[in-house]
Amino acid sequence: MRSCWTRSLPPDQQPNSPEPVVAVVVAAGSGSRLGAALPKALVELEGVALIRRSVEALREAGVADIVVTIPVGFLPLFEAALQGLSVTFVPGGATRQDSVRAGLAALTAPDDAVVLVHDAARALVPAAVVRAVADAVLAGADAVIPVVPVIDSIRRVEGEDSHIVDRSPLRAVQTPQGARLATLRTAHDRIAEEGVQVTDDAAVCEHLGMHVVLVNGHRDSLKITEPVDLILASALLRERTP
Ligand SMILES: Nc1ccn([C@@H]2O[C@H](COP(=O)(O)OP(=O)(O)OP(=O)(O)O)[C@@H](O)[C@H]2O)c(=O)n1
Ligand SMILES: C[C@](O)(CO)[C@H](O)COP(=O)(O)O
Repeated sequence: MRSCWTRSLPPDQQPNSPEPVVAVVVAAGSGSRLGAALPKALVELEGVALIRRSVEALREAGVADIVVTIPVGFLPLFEAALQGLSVTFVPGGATRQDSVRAGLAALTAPDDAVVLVHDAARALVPAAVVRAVADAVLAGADAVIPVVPVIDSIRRVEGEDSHIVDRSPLRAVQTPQGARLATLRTAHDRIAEEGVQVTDDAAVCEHLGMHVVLVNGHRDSLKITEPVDLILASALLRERTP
């Protein structure tokens, strides 16, 4: 059974677009690689929790309803971190994929609403990237993801041996990832029934035969994963502040 805690959206936060864009922000991970005392989404970046920065970035881009998946036992801390922002909290699952599915189930938008799935850990996503993903779905794409070129040399390790991989066609995948709500719900339900685990929502859609459309991501939208990422993100934020 899933529990759900809802607060309604105040009039000043209603979307302007006739086509609603809604979102799931997945924030139920522990952040084991970051190694903080709190779940990663509650960790502060320059005094503001990652989850708050992520929700504010989506709001700035015009996203209406937002469901946030959170780890069990941390509701009061998430409520405090998102004070003044209207979101719906739902308990996350054991994996990111499970958390996305729980979040999608809690959305009350129409089937054809554009839905964006965003990692709380990508707290500095520019509003332009969010809008580019939503616009591509509105323009008719089944599934949309933001990507950036791979800049490191890449090697494939095979036993004791390793081989260089041509990086020129490779892209690193970011969030938010977009689709129509009913499409993404169906895709997640199907892949869960089949017991297949993948690492992102594009792969979930692709598993059902959908074409994935790429838009330009942004380096600022790095996934805060290890302690060094917090240092980098702090520096990026200080650059943004006039
Ligand atoms: N069971 C899970 C696992 C992850 N996430 C969310 O999915 C996003 C991407 O996951 P990642 O950055 O890998 O977070 P963690 O799983 O928390 O990190 P780690 O693997 O270091 O524990 C994060 O915003 C995280 O909170 C989630 O909602 N539910
Ligand atoms: C969705 C994602 O952020 C795209 O890069 C990534 O796949 C999440 O993977 P993780 O293993 O949960 O970090």
